[in-house]
Amino acid sequence: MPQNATPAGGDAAPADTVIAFEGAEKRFPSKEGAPVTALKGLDLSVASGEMVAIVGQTGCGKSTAFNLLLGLYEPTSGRVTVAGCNPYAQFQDLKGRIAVVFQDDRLLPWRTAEQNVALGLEYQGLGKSERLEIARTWLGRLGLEGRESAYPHQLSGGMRQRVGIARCFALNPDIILCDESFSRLDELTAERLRGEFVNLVKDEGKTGVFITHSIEEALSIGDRVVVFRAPGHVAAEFTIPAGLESAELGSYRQRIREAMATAP
Ligand SMILES: Nc1ncnc2c1ncn2[C@@H]1O[C@H](COP(=O)(O)OP(=O)(O)OP(=O)(O)O)[C@@H](O)[C@H]1O
Repeated sequence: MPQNATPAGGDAAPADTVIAFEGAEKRFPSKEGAPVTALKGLDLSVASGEMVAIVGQTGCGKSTAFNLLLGLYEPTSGRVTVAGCNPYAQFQDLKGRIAVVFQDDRLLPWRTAEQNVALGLEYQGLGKSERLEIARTWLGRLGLEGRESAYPHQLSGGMRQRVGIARCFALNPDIILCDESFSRLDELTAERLRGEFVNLVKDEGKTGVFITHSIEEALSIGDRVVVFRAPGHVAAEFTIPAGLESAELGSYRQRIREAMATAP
């Protein structure tokens, strides 16, 4: 168990907590003098198997929170833990346990679809035949059977994002982080892919955090929708029951909109 597995304040987090921000604050130096406060008193925990959508207006701190989870920054104060580890100090311990689906597909153009999916497995030390078999299985699950040998430029944007998702699941991570993953796709493709993605996350028992500007996307993806407001803190949270009628969905939509808009 890593040294920082027990949260600050001495209270043990619930046993199934996978991600925790505890009083997390992040300030950036600025040329103008006063530092920019991107996160202030951020408290948020995500349980194992949960899919949390974080929504908020531009500049409210979503990307900063995301980057803290990826261990790209250290919080200025407070604490961030992922699977019991400090993602900044224990970056190596989390290798292979977190996978990210970015806004752009980030595929290597000189590699075929299956070679792109197999890349992370190569870094994990798997043999060629095993990694290609896993890559083909995941491409098949993402509806890309027959496209294994295609290069990224031969695929549509939706297909490329499917390859990116296959690459993510092929690593068999515990945690999947998504940053505006479907925002560059047309509405219908994005809608279809969102549904498939959520089913995969659930079927595979992963824990997910999905960052988005879109209330609709947050509602269709999250078991829980967390509304951020600047400077980066949780303004409101909504647990979204499955199978809501459209009138009930409309009520959640309105409440989320109000929470995003209200002045701090
Ligand atoms: N590296 C940095 N240096 C200085 N200021 C930063 C840095 N990164 C973020 N900020 C500032 O922190 C605040 C939060 O930014 P952040 O990018 O986290 O918001 P966001 O909610 O992700 O915005 P968007 O939705 O537009 O991507 C903003 O005021 C931003 O200008």
